[in-house]
Amino acid sequence: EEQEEDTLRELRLFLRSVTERLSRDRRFKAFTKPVDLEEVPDYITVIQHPMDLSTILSKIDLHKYVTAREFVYDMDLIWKNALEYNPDSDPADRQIRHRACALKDTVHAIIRDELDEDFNRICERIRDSR
Ligand SMILES: COC(=O)[C@H](Cc1ccco1)c1ccncc1
Repeated sequence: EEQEEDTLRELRLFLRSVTERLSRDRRFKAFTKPVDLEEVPDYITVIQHPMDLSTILSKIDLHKYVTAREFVYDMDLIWKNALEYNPDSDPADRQIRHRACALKDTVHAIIRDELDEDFNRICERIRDSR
């Protein structure tokens, strides 16, 4: 009903604010757009589920997320993919892995600090009812 749509509208506002904050952070530049599959042709053979911040922003606007948990699942894809595709000891791999770990810690800290537990429980009940 209308109250549910009000709740989901507030969730989208929160998720957009988190995503836009991360997109402005210079450490996360490599995570802002999809990895270019023409520049990196083996990427899609290694990583089955690519994800990036611009795709998450599009999914928010397509009403794909009904809970923060679904949003965090996609955020976790971003940094897990980076750790998996860039495992080597060379400086470029180490740098993107450090940034992937920073993205993981930043996302989880923002959710812990800024997502109200009761609001989250209302979103999870809406998801369960659908
Ligand atoms: C999330 O971004 C990545 O996983 C690419 C993979 C990549 C390899 C070659 C071109 O792009 C990346 C970008 C910047 N620095 C390291 C790796």
